[in-house]
Amino acid sequence: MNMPLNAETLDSEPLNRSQHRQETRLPTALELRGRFPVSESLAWEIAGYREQIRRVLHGEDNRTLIVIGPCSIHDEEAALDYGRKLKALADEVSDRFLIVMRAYLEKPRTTVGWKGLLYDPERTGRGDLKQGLERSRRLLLGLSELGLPLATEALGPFMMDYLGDLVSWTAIGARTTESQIHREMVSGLPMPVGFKNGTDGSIGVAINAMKSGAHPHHHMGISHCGSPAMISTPGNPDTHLVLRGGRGITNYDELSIARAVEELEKAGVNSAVMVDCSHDNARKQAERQQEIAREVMAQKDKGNSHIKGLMLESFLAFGRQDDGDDLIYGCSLTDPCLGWEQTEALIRSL
Ligand SMILES: O=C[C@H](O)[C@H](O)COP(=O)(O)O
Ligand SMILES: C=C(OP(=O)(O)O)C(=O)O
Repeated sequence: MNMPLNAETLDSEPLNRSQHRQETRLPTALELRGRFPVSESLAWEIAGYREQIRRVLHGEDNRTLIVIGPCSIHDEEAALDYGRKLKALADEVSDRFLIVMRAYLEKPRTTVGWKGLLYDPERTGRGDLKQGLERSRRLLLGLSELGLPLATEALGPFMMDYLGDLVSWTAIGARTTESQIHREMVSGLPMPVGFKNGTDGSIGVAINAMKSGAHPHHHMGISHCGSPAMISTPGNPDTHLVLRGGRGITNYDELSIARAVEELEKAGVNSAVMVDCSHDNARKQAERQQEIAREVMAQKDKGNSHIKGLMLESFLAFGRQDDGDDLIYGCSLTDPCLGWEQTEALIRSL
């Protein structure tokens, strides 16, 4: 017999859960941008980087776009050190490569784990978005002032309102490419966006994402002043596919790229392809990125004009480490990265 539902018999656990939810006020996007403003000259520089990336993706500039840098940033000093080295290298090879630094502040997790500087800058597990937003914006400004175009993954649907003016290329990760919320966000972003293939290796979700991202949308959001708002977006024509492998299957070989291009063309979307040399393509073995990058560049040199870019995970020190008291300077806390010497040698060899 069913029990009657009343105050005595009703499970109070869900009610307690909602009572335990806490809300902490954060600055609005306008307030944060006002505290850490972009100068007019920097804004023009960033507009110029976005245009250069667009030109590469649309085949008007033959250089190869390389999105490279740490898997995640946990230490601003190490990120700036890395940025200075990358800037010097980028200038040296700028006739062949358009180098954009990965400045990843939000990490999507398969289950749970540290979610990045923006969410938990002190890595206590308690989170501090106020400090995370401030430190993230200050860092992006510092890196931009080095003269580097920046890339990030847009994960939280409102984060780009706070940081997007400093970003020249954005990724939608494998775990969120299928999300309507992210596709709506892309539709209003002012920079080129790469959609990763799904974690299972499927390309169809990224193609659907490109179609949706190119479309105008109306969606729920927060105005720059912090009020709930209906956001209307025009559609983003500058999206492309990023091949990152999936579930133990790689997709950077000639046949996989040819199949991907065929599907892109059949769907009538941009056939530009970037290969992520890390993640499932490298089976999380950082050193494998070197042979993958060489192999993909060889395909490009042989005439595959759809290959427009590479993504590489690289930091000052090779590999990765677990968080703790005795951290190695410039070594990733998330996925393993190439070290600086390997990175420099690799880019020169390409
Ligand atoms: O790029 C980083 C990771 O691959 C991604 O954030 C997932 O990490 P996880 O599987 O360790 O949670
Ligand atoms: C999380 C990342 O990639 P993916 O979405 O391909 O796993 C990343 O590039 O840091």
